[in-house]
Amino acid sequence: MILTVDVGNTRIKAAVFEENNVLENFVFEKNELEKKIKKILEKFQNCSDLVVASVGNIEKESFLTFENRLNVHFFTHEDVFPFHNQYATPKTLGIDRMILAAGATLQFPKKNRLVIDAGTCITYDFIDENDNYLGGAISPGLRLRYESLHQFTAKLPLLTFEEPENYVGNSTKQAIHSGVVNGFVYEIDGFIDEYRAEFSNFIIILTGGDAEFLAKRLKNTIFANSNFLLESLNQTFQYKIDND
Ligand SMILES: Nc1ncnc2c1ncn2[C@@H]1O[C@H](COP(=O)(O)OP(=O)(O)OP(=O)(O)O)[C@@H](O)[C@H]1O
Ligand SMILES: CC(C)(CO)[C@@H](O)C(=O)NCCC(=O)O
Ligand SMILES: [K+]
Repeated sequence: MILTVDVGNTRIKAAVFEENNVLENFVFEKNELEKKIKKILEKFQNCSDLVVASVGNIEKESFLTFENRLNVHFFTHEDVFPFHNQYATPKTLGIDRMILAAGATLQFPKKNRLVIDAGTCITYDFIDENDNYLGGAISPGLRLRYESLHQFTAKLPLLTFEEPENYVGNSTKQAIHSGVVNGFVYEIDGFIDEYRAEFSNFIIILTGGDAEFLAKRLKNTIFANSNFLLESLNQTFQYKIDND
């Protein structure tokens, strides 16, 4: 049994795996990390490994307290990954993006693969059919768009997600919802169209906190898998064990 932990920019997500099956999922805040992991390990006493990817400000030291109970693996750029990293600055590539790319490479062999993670940021990661990781894009996520409009202007209120009534927003609120939500959807559909036009033998993986909502709104038909990062952590850890 393996406990996977994804420390994102906003929240922490975790899942317990038995081989390739998820037994249970968890979401919690950063200040609850130690308490929650303790609880999970009490419930799943057969966990042999704790596997972490962190892009947040939580470092390896935060997990060392569990080392007397199980093996702790904190993914870094030094680990073995199943793709050829062609990013011009491989050391600054987010470890979450590396895990997503690894999961896509392992789960969907010999395809052109685009992973879209709609979380705090939207990240796009492209791995070609020869397993070259080429890069992608980073842009603000849905909630970040609402927050930045408020934070960096004098007059715009802080709104939370609401389905826009129309693309022609007829009030301040409707104009913001239209700009944020429609802009978010158009951006992603636009990127997908670009990739589709250039590549055949192509698969798209959509994940992150806003994936389910997006899957319903995109004109491109894509299935969302909110658990893809945690599944990828589990698979990349297996890959590491087999290839170290
Ligand atoms: N309880 C929640 N807290 C924050 N965001 C939420 C919540 N529920 C849904 N969301 C949506 O999820 C998005 C954030 O995604 P996610 O939870 O994957 O981010 P994260 O934990 O910061 O992870 P990452 O940094 O890997 O993107 C926000 O844009 C927001 O619209
Ligand atoms: C883009 C985020 C913030 C998404 O979580 C993360 O992957 C990150 O901090 N990346 C570093 C920059 C890069 O990936 O090139
Ligand atoms: K993200």
